[in-house]
Amino acid sequence: KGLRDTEHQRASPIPSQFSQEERVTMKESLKGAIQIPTVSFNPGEFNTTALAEFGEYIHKVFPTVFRTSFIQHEVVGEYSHLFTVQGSDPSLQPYMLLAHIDVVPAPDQGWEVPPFSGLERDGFIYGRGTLDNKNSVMAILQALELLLIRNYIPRRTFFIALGHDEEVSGAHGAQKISALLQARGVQLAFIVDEGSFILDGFIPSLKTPFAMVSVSEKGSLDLMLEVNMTPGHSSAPPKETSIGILAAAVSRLEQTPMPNMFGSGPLKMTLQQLANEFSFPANVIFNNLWLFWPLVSRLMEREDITNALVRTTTAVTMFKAGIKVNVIPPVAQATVNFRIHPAQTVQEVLKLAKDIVVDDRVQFHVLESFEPLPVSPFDDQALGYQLIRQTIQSIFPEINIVVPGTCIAQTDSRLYTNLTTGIYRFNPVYLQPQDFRSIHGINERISVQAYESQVKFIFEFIQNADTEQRPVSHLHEL
Ligand SMILES: CC/C=C\C/C=C\C/C=C\C/C=C\C/C=C\C/C=C\CCC(=O)O
Ligand SMILES: N[C@@H](Cc1ccccc1)C(=O)O
Ligand SMILES: [Zn+2]
Ligand SMILES: [Zn+2]
Repeated sequence: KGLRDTEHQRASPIPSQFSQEERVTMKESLKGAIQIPTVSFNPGEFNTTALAEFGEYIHKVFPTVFRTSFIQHEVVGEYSHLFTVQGSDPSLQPYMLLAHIDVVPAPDQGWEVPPFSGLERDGFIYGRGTLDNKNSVMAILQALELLLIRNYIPRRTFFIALGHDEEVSGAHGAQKISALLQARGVQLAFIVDEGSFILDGFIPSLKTPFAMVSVSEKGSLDLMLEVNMTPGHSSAPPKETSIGILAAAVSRLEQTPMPNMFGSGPLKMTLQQLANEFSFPANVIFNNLWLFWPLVSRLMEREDITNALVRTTTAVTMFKAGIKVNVIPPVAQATVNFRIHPAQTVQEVLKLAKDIVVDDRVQFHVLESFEPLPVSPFDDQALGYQLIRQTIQSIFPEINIVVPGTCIAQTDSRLYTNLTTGIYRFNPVYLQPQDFRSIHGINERISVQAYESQVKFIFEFIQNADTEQRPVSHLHEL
């Protein structure tokens, strides 16, 4: 379904036009945010000094947000922030915008500029968090600040939740905010979080960028494998050591991918909605998946990112064993991080893993697990999805295709299923494969222009959420 034949662009009551001075201020504010190293190291291990400083920083750069009478600000779990923007029309169901303040660590090596410098080079702001996810934290508050300065009074109540421990589970931030809102009896029309982008160049035969709004999210299983053996002198070793047994088990897991689930879950929908964007013969192939699915599913497996969309992935991420060169190792441990396809469950993946290892000497310990997320509605009546579509059409008129997708990573939004069934993961930012690799990698950056567009997007989105919603009519193409 293309956008071009749907409703006409509707101008926001307050145009998203910013003065030269405002544009300079907003990019400088983002740079300042990047300079505060709000790193999450491990569960329960954060840079608390930086997190506290970040709280003061947002007060400083968004003064209007904090002094507006109809906005309530609360600190939750010590460092997370919840804003309640009270709308004038209580009959409209509220929604929520999400983002996270914390970032993953960033050692200096490999960066063109230091990761916490926030330096601008050739029109790009560099640094950890410029795409994941201080861009959203700052753009949401910035858009609100600019609306307030223009005396905008929202009709629909909305919440802004800024978690401080997303990168290490969200237990202290998002989870507490979620519980707090539930205790207050809040039910949300929808949530918008990070987790997908305007994708550019991810599918080789597709030249036009398209917006993917993730309507589901993979689950996860952190599995620790352990082998215990009696220690002894290395001069008379047993035939197999704990290390050897564990290494073989881990290798079997790596060599035996989880089943290809192409055809189950939201991916088929994604491809069907994209089909007409391809030229011949790809368009015919994607329009006839019933016939070509074996071909397409094999093609998807070839690249790591598309492979992640068709199956539960298996990543061996930690390995620990051995105590001395001449001691037979008593214990060997490895951790495997599975990212679970939406059409599977934690129990199914655990069973599959055991069936692959088939070695009684290997013990399995489930460290952490989370089921994949249900698919949020994306039909014509789905308010959140349609508002995102509508705002994309206005801010990025060159994008004429918006498709529902699956987020291959995990987001804070997964902790809010108690408040809504409409969870949409979308950042209004162009992303190319090299940018994707910069997330949690090196030289993470955002262009000044892309950041401005993100602010504009939210500035219009808030207003669009306040306008009367007409049902969207579709003229089917071809
Ligand atoms: C043909 C199928 C359609 C599309 C395929 C292409 C690519 C799609 C998949 C993923 C790439 C895009 C975005 C990414 C995922 C994760 C990043 C965002 C948030 C992560 C959460 C975090 O670590 O804080
Ligand atoms: N969002 C991050 C961190 C995370 C991992 C696992 C659970 C929760 C959060 C990821 O998907 O890798
Ligand atoms: Zn991240
Ligand atoms: Zn993130």
